[in-house]
Amino acid sequence: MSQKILLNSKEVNIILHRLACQLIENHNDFSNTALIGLQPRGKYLAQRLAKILKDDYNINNLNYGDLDITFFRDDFRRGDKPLEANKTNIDFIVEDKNVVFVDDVLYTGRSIRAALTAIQSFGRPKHIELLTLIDRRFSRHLPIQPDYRGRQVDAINKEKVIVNWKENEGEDTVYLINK
Ligand SMILES: O=P(O)(O)OC[C@H]1O[C@H](OP(=O)(O)OP(=O)(O)O)[C@H](O)[C@@H]1O
Ligand SMILES: O=c1cc[nH]c(=O)[nH]1
Repeated sequence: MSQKILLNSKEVNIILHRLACQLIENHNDFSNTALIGLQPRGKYLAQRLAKILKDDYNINNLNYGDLDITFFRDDFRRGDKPLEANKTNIDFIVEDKNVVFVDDVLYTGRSIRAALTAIQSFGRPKHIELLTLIDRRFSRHLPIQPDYRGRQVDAINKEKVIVNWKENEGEDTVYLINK
């Protein structure tokens, strides 16, 4: 297996601040916005963005949630081993909110398709956007594109993008590995 670094921690930090600013441009004071991290890996990115918005831009009243999509996946019954679900934590009204889904990698788009179904249990958002740190180009199975992207990456099918976060893996780094 070979691996190469696509983004180091300094580059991740710059991108996170840029994404936070792009969110502010479109969502102003976030009063009618909800930032929703997709479990499990999108949560780290969403929490980091929420922290930047709070600490650097005084956005204190952000509606923040985590959404688990396990039971809404189209491959839910296909795997050999049982899937492990994570927690959904949405303690605000989603009805009529401007929702921003946050995930670390966008590849086929199937996770986001599942998230679009999962969120319906919480109401009818006014509008849903997608923010992703890594957008793997030319690999979509569905007509789903990000509204905010950190970095676009070209990778072939046998390669995988791995996003590590300092809260979980000790450092912010994005790798491309050749399986
Ligand atoms: O666009 P897609 O093809 O759906 O791929 C994107 C998803 O892939 C990764 O999760 P993965 O399914 O590898 O597993 P994990 O969520 O358990 O980390 C990543 O965190 C995204 O959620
Ligand atoms: O490269 C990829 C593809 C899907 N999910 C990931 O986390 N990385």
